[in-house]
Amino acid sequence: MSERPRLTVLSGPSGVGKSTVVAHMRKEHPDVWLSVSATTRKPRPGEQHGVHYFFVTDEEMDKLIANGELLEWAEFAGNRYGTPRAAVLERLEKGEPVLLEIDLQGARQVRESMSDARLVFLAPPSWEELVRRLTGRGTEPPEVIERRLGAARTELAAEPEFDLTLVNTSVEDVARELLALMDVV
Ligand SMILES: Nc1ncnc2c1ncn2[C@@H]1O[C@H](COP(=O)(O)OP(=O)(O)OP(=O)(O)O)[C@@H](O)[C@H]1O
Ligand SMILES: Nc1nc2c(ncn2[C@@H]2O[C@H](COP(=O)(O)O)[C@@H](O)[C@H]2O)c(=O)[nH]1
Repeated sequence: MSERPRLTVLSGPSGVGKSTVVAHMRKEHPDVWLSVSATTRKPRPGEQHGVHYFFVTDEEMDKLIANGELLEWAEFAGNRYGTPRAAVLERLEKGEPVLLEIDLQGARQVRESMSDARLVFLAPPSWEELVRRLTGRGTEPPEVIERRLGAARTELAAEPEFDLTLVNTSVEDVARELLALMDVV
């Protein structure tokens, strides 16, 4: 059996609760390392550069891509997002588990480049509940919500590509299951 910890990828439609689950995991286990992505999206209220994302300009994102500094990247609902490669590889080299929270396109790229990565799909209890969560979060205007729900239909259809699915009915239950998968508990 390999000594190297596996990379865990958490994916699923916008609004399903990925960030909420990860925040709960890290509250219980602050040692869980989550990659901080680069994005061209503007910060939401309360989001901090270097904590929630590295907020970059289009030109900076072009350079990150051109210089091969991203493990994967994708355009999602009008913005670009990418995983800084060096930090992830450094953690894996040190034998520390790594968690990525990324969209379907990114998960597919990771599958290609890191065959031992474990891909976890976070599913909503129902379509209606997903719409309720995304709308209820109140962070996006209606036209952006529509774009994200359009992407969500594609993402939900891709569920069979993942190694396993967790349904986010209870944040606590999903967080516990992910921690166990990552051998943190
Ligand atoms: N199990 C749950 N039950 C009820 N509400 C939930 C649950 N999980 C998350 N939520 C709520 O759903 C909303 C969306 O959650 P969150 O922002 O974590 O989603 P996300 O998948 O990270 O979205 P995005 O991909 O757009 O970043 C939030 O308001 C959050 O409080
Ligand atoms: N392919 C990637 N997708 C990413 C990355 N970081 C975040 N994301 C995903 O983008 C959407 C939208 O995120 P939001 O913060 O604007 O709501 C969501 O599905 C994230 O998981 C990344 O580095 N690469």
